[in-house]
Amino acid sequence: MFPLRLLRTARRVLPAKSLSTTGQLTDLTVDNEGIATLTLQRAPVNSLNVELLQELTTVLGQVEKDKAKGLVLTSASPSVFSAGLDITEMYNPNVERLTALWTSLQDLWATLYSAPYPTAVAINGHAPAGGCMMALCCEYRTMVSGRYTIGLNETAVGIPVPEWLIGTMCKVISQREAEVALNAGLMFTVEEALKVGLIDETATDKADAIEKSKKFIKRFDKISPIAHSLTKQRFRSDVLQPFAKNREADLNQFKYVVLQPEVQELLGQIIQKLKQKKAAK
Ligand SMILES: CCCCCCCC/C=C\CC(=O)SCCNC(=O)CCNC(=O)[C@H](O)C(C)(C)COP(=O)(O)OP(=O)(O)OC[C@H]1O[C@@H](n2cnc3c(N)ncnc32)[C@H](O)[C@@H]1OP(=O)(O)O
Repeated sequence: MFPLRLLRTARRVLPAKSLSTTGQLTDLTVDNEGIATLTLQRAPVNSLNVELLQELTTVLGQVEKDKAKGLVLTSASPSVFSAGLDITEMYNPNVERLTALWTSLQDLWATLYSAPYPTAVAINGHAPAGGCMMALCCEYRTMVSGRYTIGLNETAVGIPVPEWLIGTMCKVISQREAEVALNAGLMFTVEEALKVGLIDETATDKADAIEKSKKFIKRFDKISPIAHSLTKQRFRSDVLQPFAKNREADLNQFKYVVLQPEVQELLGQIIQKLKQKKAAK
């Protein structure tokens, strides 16, 4: 059985200041109703390097310890929620750093996916790959309308999608839609994401997305925390349990795949393309 950290007995409503912290790469505030807002702030695109992944997991632990009513995840960037894993961490990597990257991503996924408190995400921009992964971990997703995209495009960057991430996606959209999208690394527009159920609602702007997310969290005001957290655990345990058993194999596969010369070549091309795009702006 996956550890019973989803079991949650009481909510404490703390004054905003008592929980607020600003790390280097994230910002955590708690409003006067006890709802925590965690903002990614690693400019320019919140790409997930080892330090950001670890800071996020630490802050989520703090939110749990301090018994916040729930969590809203968002980003400080005006147009990107998160660009996913930091590609430069995977290109010509130091193997120890690559190991830290993957184990930190595993830790973040497991912590956010099994969070005992209600979770919502205000997606205020692009959310490819690891950005989409964080959104999928939450119980409610709203995305700001605009020319943004969201999806698991891992195959497009040369990396196969792990089973636990396929499982996470299949809990949100149909297996058929997930298979078609993940095999080809397809990204969804905001409208397409709404149509397939990848997001629950659209929002007019970030403030609207945060308001809608908080409204979702407040739905649990009259629900027992134990009833909520145990029911959530039961829905998610078929993805969490095999993951817990296969972490080591998952890490070894990731390292094996990323270190393949053709994957390294593809990652190098993507980095070049991103640089050229920037230069052309
Ligand atoms: C068993 C095997 C297991 C394998 C498991 C895999 C599953 C794991 C889960 C996740 C994997 C990943 O997350 S892979 C990462 C995939 N991410 C992407 O493909 C996104 C690439 N980026 C973009 O498409 C765009 O940047 C954007 C749409 C996110 C934003 O566009 P915008 O125009 O606003 O910004 P720029 O493109 O000009 O970028 C600005 C700046 O940021 C740098 N950048 C962008 N993305 C990344 C990234 N992912 N990592 C590192 N750096 C990134 C870009 O190069 C620019 O840098 P400079 O300012 O220095 O030029």
